[in-house]
Amino acid sequence: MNTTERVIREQFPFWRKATAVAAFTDRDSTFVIVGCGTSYHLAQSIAASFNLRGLRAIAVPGGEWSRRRTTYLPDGFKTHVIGLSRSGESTETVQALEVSRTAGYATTAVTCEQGSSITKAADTVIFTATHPDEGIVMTASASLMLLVGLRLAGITVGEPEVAAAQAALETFEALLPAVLDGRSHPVLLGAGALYGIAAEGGIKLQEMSLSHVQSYQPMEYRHGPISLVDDQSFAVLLYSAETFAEEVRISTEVQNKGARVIGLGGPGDAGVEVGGSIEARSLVVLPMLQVLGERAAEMRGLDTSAPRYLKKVVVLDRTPA
Ligand SMILES: O=P(O)(O)OC[C@H]1O[C@](O)(CO)[C@@H](O)[C@@H]1O
Repeated sequence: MNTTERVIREQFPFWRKATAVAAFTDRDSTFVIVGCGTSYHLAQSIAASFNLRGLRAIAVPGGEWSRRRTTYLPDGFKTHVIGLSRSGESTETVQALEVSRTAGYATTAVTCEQGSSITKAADTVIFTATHPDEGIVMTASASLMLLVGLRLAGITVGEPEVAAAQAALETFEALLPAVLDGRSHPVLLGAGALYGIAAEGGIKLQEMSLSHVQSYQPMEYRHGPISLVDDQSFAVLLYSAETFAEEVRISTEVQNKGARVIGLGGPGDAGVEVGGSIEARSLVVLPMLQVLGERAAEMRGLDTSAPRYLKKVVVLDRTPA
């Protein structure tokens, strides 16, 4: 087992120790949640959870908010910007908090690096300790920042969710070889708060296994992207509670076109029961998608501890051109 996989497996004790934060209650503010790459995908899922809990929120990539924020939200609204960054150093996320502060907005940083640049641009810092051996591919830290984000939304995450994630991971791993079976085209489908997680599963597969991946909301997938499905495809369907029956039909539809389906929280060629609360499902399913990246990389003979063209911290040259 390489270090990437070991960190994925050893993340659960860190969940147990994750920072206890009070939920936001300010219903007058618009929360803008920013991040880059993985951290942006977490922001998408967290923003959805905020909205479900009655807190108005949008997710914006750090590079977009820092450069054209009024394209996403006009000036004049009470705004609170939350930056997610494992390293606290991704240039665009740091810039996003800096421009927010200049605009007079409240700023909060969620990070795994104390004293990092993002913390200097934030009024409030939420630090959560991660696995010390985590490498370039972000796994344990992603789960931990998501966990903190769910708590900020007011969602309880505790031992039932830790146990559920561990149990689901075990089942998933046992079922995976038969479904994967040399297939090279991953499709990740998730609705609502699970869309950001489907996108995060997608980026994991890209970084780790250099696969061309499709990540969509299940209904949206039927409007064009489904054209690519064939007998090389495997779809990971993150079932949601409110549109379950529709998603079962989509599962059958892609199976009929040659894909194998792994259903997380519902049926498929392999179905995995997902325990814990419905509101915390985004977190419970995440380790499975991380392990999926590892297995897909193995299938292609790739070493996930040295992913192509990636660095742990992606920074921009900030000297004026
Ligand atoms: O959370 P951070 O430290 O800002 O980093 C985000 C980075 O992590 C990655 O997910 C790499 O693992 C990239 O997508 C992105 O550059």
